[in-house]
Amino acid sequence: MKVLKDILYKVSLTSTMGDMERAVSGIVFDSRKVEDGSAFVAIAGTQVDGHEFISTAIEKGATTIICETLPASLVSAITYVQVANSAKALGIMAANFFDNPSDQIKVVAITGTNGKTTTVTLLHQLYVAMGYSAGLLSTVENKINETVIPATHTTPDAVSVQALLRKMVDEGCTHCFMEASSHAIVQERIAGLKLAGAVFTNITHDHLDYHGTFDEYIKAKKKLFDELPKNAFALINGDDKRGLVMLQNCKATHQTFALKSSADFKGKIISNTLEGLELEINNKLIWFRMIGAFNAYNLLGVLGAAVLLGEEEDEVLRTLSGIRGAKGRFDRIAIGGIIAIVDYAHTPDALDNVLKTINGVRTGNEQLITVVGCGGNRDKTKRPVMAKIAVAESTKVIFTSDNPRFEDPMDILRDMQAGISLTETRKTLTIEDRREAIKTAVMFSQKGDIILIAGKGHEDYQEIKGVKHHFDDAEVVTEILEQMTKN
Ligand SMILES: CC(=O)N[C@H]1[C@@H](OP(=O)(O)OP(=O)(O)OC[C@H]2O[C@@H](n3ccc(=O)[nH]c3=O)[C@H](O)[C@@H]2O)O[C@H](CO)[C@@H](O)[C@@H]1O[C@H](C)C(=O)N[C@@H](C)C(=O)N[C@H](CCC(=O)O)C(=O)O
Ligand SMILES: Nc1ncnc2c1ncn2[C@@H]1O[C@H](COP(=O)(O)OP(=O)(O)OP(=O)(O)O)[C@@H](O)[C@H]1O
Ligand SMILES: N[C@H](CCC[C@H](N)C(=O)O)C(=O)O
Ligand SMILES: [Mg+2]
Repeated sequence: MKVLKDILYKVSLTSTMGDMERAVSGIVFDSRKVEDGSAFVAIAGTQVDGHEFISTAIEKGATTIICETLPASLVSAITYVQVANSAKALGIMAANFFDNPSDQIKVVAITGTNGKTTTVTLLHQLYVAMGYSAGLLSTVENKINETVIPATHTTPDAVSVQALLRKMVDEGCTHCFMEASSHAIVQERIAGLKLAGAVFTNITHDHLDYHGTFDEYIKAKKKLFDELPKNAFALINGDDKRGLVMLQNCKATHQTFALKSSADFKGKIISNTLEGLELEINNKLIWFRMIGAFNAYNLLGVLGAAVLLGEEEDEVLRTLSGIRGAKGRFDRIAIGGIIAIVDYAHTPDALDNVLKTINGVRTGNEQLITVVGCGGNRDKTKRPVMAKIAVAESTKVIFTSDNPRFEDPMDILRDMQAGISLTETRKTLTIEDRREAIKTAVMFSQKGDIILIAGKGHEDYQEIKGVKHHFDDAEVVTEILEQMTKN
């Protein structure tokens, strides 16, 4: 068991009271998970303030309390540690508790509005294919080599991040590729982590409900780069005008990738079809199985990260050429001459990119029918924008439900409809039931047509009022296409 004062190494302390040599059985930030001998870290959250649960935590067996504000009455047998920032303290404590695994494994964090899962998944697949033992922390799944550990968040909480890294090190992993969501950066879920490098993919409209303004959202991403150590690399998308902002106060080695501007890792799209991408990189022509111009950026980010980690460019390109990427990202299902594409586009930029990619490869008068919704209890301002993009780029659009969470799906759909004009509504239908919406899209389509089902990608559930009901876009559209094209 670890001793409290060792776990607090490098935590900035305001005051302490009680036994600092106390053994700690575990670090817990949720009073409901406290066990005998736990150190309970009280964090002010978005819903409640963890400080309100200090007495409950003590009743459940916590012997150490880490907090920003000391409770009015103190229990004599308990050790109290006052800190300026308990979320940050949690990260550093978790790292110490698990013996600082990031000192023993090269961790690369990817941030950006879109492309994080794609980039980390490609990196993980690349490293495993090149013979390394590697870990992955992503929206879709966490992995230690090929063993899957289900993911609940894009970036796990601070204790889980360190516990997972410990497991990776113990199982011999030399590298870990992880997503750093803006929520996680602000909430200090990655405090205490030593990074070998960080990658910035892009920044566009999302999560304004949480960050308040676009500036605050940019600052959240920038914090990752501000805190990088000197010996790490900072690799940014040079074509994104916020890329250079990320590097403003960054001590790490600055590196760029780009398609349009000059860059350390520069690529050029030679061909872009529904079969894949051909890119020119350093006078070499390479074919990739990834679809869409936006994936050229993801591939360049992957190449850059791997080279900066010490890999040989030619081997990286050769291996990357055969790799498929993450589930639910431009998944193509062709049955009976109809092509369905399941994609996780849930932001305006992602939807625009995916639709433009499809339109770029349409050859004749085939229809493009889009089925799309927006998530509940998330950024409301992206709803009308996504609706407008869908209508502008498709022959027909069916608005439907995504994960309504605790909102009324019809309210979300009304927010979407507000984004389109009366004449544009002629191109649209609103069908709340997602299965019915997909079925209707299939009924409308003829041989050669393309159906885009956007927003949920790999998700195999629909979250309604706190309950996750099984729902898998790819499964549903396959079943309906098979049924309909049989008749
Ligand atoms: C809005 C948000 O990010 N919330 C995250 C946050 O919770 P919170 O601040 O709301 O916590 P809270 O409920 O107010 O509670 C405050 C504190 O009191 C504690 N508590 C609470 C109740 C109790 O009885 N006892 C107790 O001790 C809680 O454990 C917590 O420490 O911290 C929790 C622990 O790390 C996260 O699980 C939780 O994620 C929620 C479930 C969530 O939906 N988050 C999404 C928005 C998210 O994080 N998404 C990003 C990806 C976004 C993207 O890029 O697309 C992700 O990384 O997954
Ligand atoms: N580099 C990119 N630029 C713009 N759009 C992209 C890019 N890469 C992927 N996309 C689009 O965004 C969607 C989400 O991609 P991905 O899952 O890789 O992003 P993410 O950043 O992990 O998202 P999340 O924040 O939800 O975890 C994809 O399904 C695709 O439509
Ligand atoms: N990581 C994103 C995922 C959104 C996926 C979409 N299907 C939705 O439910 O809004 C979020 O939590 O905002
Ligand atoms: Mg992701």
